[in-house]
Amino acid sequence: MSEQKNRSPQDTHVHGPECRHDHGHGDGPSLAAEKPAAAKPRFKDLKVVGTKSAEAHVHGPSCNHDHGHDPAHGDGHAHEHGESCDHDHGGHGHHHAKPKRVRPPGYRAAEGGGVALQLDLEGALPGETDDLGRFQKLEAALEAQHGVIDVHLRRDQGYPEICLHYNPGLVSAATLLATAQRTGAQVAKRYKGHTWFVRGMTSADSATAIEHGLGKLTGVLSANVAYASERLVVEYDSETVSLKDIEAQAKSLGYTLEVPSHGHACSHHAHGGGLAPLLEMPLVVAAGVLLVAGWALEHFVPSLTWAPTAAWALSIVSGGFFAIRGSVKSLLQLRIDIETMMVVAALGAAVLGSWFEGAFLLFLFSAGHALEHRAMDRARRSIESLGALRPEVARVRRDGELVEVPVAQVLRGDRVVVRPGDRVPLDGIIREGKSSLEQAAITGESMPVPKQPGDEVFSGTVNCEALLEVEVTRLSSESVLARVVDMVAEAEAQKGPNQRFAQRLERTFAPLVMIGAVIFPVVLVLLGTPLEEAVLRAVSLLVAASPCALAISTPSAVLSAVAAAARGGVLIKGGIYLELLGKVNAIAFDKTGTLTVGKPKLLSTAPMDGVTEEDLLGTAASVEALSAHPLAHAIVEAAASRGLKPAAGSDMEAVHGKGLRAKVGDAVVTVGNLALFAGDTVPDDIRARVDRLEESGQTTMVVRRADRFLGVLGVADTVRAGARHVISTLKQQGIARTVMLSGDNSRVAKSIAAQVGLDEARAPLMPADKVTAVREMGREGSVAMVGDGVNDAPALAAAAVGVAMGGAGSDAALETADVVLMSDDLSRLPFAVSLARQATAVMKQNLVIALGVSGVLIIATLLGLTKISHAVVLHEGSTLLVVANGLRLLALRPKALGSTPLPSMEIAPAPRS
Ligand SMILES: Nc1ncnc2c1ncn2[C@@H]1O[C@H](COP(=O)(O)OP(=O)(O)OP(=O)(O)O)[C@@H](O)[C@H]1O
Ligand SMILES: [Zn+2]
Repeated sequence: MSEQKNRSPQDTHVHGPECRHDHGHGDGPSLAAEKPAAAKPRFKDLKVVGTKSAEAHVHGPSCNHDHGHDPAHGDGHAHEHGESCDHDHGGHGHHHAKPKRVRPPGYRAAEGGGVALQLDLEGALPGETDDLGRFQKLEAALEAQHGVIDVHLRRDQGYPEICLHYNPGLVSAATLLATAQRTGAQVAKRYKGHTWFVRGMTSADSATAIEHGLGKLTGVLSANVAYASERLVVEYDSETVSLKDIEAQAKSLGYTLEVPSHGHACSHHAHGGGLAPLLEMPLVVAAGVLLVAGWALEHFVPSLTWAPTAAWALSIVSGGFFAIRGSVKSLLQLRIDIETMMVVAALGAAVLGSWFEGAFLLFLFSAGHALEHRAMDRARRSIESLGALRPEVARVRRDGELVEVPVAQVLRGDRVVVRPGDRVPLDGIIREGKSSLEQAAITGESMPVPKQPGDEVFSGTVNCEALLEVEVTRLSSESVLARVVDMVAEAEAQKGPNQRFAQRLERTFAPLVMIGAVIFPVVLVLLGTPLEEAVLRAVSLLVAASPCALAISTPSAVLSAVAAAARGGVLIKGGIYLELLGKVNAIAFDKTGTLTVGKPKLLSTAPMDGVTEEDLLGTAASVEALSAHPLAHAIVEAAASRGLKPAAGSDMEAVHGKGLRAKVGDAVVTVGNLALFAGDTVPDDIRARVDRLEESGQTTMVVRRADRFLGVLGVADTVRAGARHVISTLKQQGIARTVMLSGDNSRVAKSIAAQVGLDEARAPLMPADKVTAVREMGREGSVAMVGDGVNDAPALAAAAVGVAMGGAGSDAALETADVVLMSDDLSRLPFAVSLARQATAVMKQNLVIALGVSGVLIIATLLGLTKISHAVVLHEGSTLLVVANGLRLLALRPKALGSTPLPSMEIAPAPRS
């Protein structure tokens, strides 16, 4: 957090370590909110998470921790290593994917004996744990160490660990630790990420060209282009290559890289940069007019034999202007792309005297492209329009006066005044005034939300009623909206299997087609076809096989889907998550704050004989005041509302999933569930009270001061309005399995599960058990885990797709999840699922259309059944069809929007069994 705060407004570095929050990571599944400082292990306390000797098989029990894993799990571990490859659809090893989805390339089954040592990845490699390139460097350094047998990543604890298998006879743990520390520090400083805008991309295969061209640069670990939103995300070794080098390399490829300003990322522009967008359409029109003119001259003024040819030649120049320019550029780099093919085809036709065909080809090609660009611009603008909702200036109170200041110059702590009707310029907290705010820009909901002093407001939302004075808490570049716009724009760069498939095909396609176009006419001529016809058919083959439609098939779908989702209040952080979410058939839910409102209230106090209610509640409140757990809130609030003034506690120690301990005066007070007192003798009176409260559906907390049990407190939460409806909708959508994972007692969990209509409730689970449960479910299908991103970050990470709710109000949710429901509204989940499914379906349809049309055309051309003009029409037609099909997704809206919320249900007693 502190790193985040220190960022200057000019700092546009997007993927560096400073962009990470420290929520939810840390030395084990932790209640991050309770220990913000300890959550991110600093380098010096790099800690050994576990060491065990492993005799027979290194991947057997050696890798198990003592968290109650099944001992008969020997091959289970090997399976887990394998399991992590389930999501690896090849090819994205280097590409900014999370290690959890990728089998580390360095992984190999170690043979023979050895000892396994586990290091917390966050500790060993501070910064981005998601970045496989950095891990590989560390891995290489560790593997080079004498005595090391194997190094790999493990995630079965819910947080990444480096698992080091070594021969203790050859190297000591201390040496390994030292090596890990040294290299980790180097790697952390050296390997960085950066995002640019790319100018000058003319067609979707430019993306492939850039990725390829930059990938060749030494020191570049990965380069990913989001074609549709024109972003380039590069991971690089800062000691080998500089940002300038990368920019220069891109320049030599013919593209300009610009540093995006946060959130204003998509300042308006169009493809090609400069004049291109303005000239594109007029040139197409001119080419068309000249084409017709040539035809008219040929028919009506046959005496002027040179005139039609001249008109068509001009048409070629005009229609092919950008294509010729582009292909010269790529030929200079010895690269062949679609434009090159088209230009070669057209010129080939012309040289052979078929001027009309040549002109017609380039006219159709350029018309198709111009339309495609327009369509993609529309999708792009829908992302821009998100960012455009942020005002440019803020009215800031300075020295008692109101001055208008550009938002980029407003600092944290400044007071800004927001008039009714204005959009909020920066994120902050209301200090004065009460109003309602329409937050559609962030959450997609159009109903205004009432807010009062102390509440958070977001840049881009509209103040509906009264004057507000807001204390700025985030710089303009860090606002929720700015980050969302950035994440949406970069989503396409995190490519899913369909995207990768299209790209790989395209990359192999183009050269093959060129080779075919050379061999094919030669064969034809040898078989006795006249040269001219042979060349024309070769040209037709070029057209038929050039992968235009393939190149645009997935970007159009991903961009549209991600933009539509963002407008509906759902942030999808990558094409890969879109595809994974589309495949999900089981969903696990956290309970508190997800299925319930997350604001539990104290219902019962059950003091022991001789203890007053005040003493019981007050003592518990002294301790709970130190905790950020929702249960703690209930206690503290209840104590305050009864006018109690609890003594201050100190030295708090949270026991995850069980409760907490702290000192109050001289005595240690312990508050938590029975599991927390597992080693002690608990009086029967206490057990009876716990039983009674649990039976009535309450969450119980036992309170003990020193050795004396004071009593039991009972708390209950409210089920979310509409949760039941959401679950039944998900079931209608075909989600086969819905499970609740709860840390609460099983009676409460079962009662709530029954009320909302879940298939199963698993409770009580420790945070690590939630991870195990998600993994188990993952073996049977593709699982999404839905939670708040704070307490359940490890479980979110363990699922194929981690979905967090309430992203607008919680940095943890925004940063840790793969998919974020911006509002605190569970009904966005079915929307996200159906959108993801449709997007995946559209991608598949597009691939079929693109490959189908190409395939048919190629065969027809080889058999001599088609003319160039047919080939061009079908080819451009399929390209436009694919784009239009993708853009269809832009129109998708959440269904339940604006419907009246159902009343909340109180939790009913659990059914007795
Ligand atoms: N601050 C606390 N004070 C008292 N008891 C606590 C506290 N934190 C946790 N507990 C006990 O541990 C149990 C599990 O807590 P945990 O945080 O794992 O689950 P939860 O978030 O409350 O519920 P869920 O997992 O269903 O969302 C609680 O039900 C409670 O009994
Ligand atoms: Zn291992």
